[in-house]
Amino acid sequence: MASLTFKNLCKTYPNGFASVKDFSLEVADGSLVTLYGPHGCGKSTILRMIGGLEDITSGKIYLGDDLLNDIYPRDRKLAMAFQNYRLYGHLNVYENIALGLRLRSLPRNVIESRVRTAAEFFGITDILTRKIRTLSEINKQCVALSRALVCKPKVLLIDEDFSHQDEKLRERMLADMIRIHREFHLTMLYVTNDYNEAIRYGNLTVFMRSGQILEVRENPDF
Ligand SMILES: Nc1ncnc2c1ncn2[C@@H]1O[C@H](COP(=O)(O)OP(=O)(O)OP(=O)(O)O)[C@@H](O)[C@H]1O
Repeated sequence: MASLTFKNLCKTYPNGFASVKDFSLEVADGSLVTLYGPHGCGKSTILRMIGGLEDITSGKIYLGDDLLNDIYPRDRKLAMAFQNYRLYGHLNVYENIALGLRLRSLPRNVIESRVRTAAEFFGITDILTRKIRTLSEINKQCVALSRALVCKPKVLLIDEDFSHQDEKLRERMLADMIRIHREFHLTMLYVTNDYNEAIRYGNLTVFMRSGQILEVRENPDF
């Protein structure tokens, strides 16, 4: 089960600033949630706490029945697509996509099959031997998404910074996000500052302001 439950989640930084306040939400397995709100309202902080990149000040996050607070970030069965892709320029596309699988010491044939399946899904099979630094931004984005998916996460987190605000990249990323959701039935969270995107792409949209939930809206047409 890849439902997510947030119970009274709070984040206060050492300088006393509270960026997330009493955030409680139920996200059903297989949802595509858009988190919408103005700059600085705490959206990315929530993604970072789910991913374990940020300590939780108080409150709880559950993935299914598992309390994420107690699980080491690497073992949380989720993938993150964040800013700058975090790809390794000196490695080729195949090696970048395979990296997480190699760290888990999976058999070579399993790694090969997963990398090829992901590459086919994103249409990048013909560039598997190319070095990252020679790729277009769209292809880098595809590599980053492939790398996220090959680990078979239960939850995929996407921050809008991922698309670098470039119109074409963003369109491709949004189209891929929908395809991923349809094909793999993952629970997905997408952070955005764009109202139209938020209501168009989520089956659940969470409106935030100043670290708090203003409204949660379901999209029956999704
Ligand atoms: N280490 C920190 N110490 C103090 N405040 C911080 C720290 N990191 C982030 N903040 C503040 O927390 C608030 C929430 O930041 P966050 O990145 O979650 O907002 P956001 O809604 O994702 O904004 P954006 O749309 O600009 O990415 C911001 O006001 C930010 O300045």
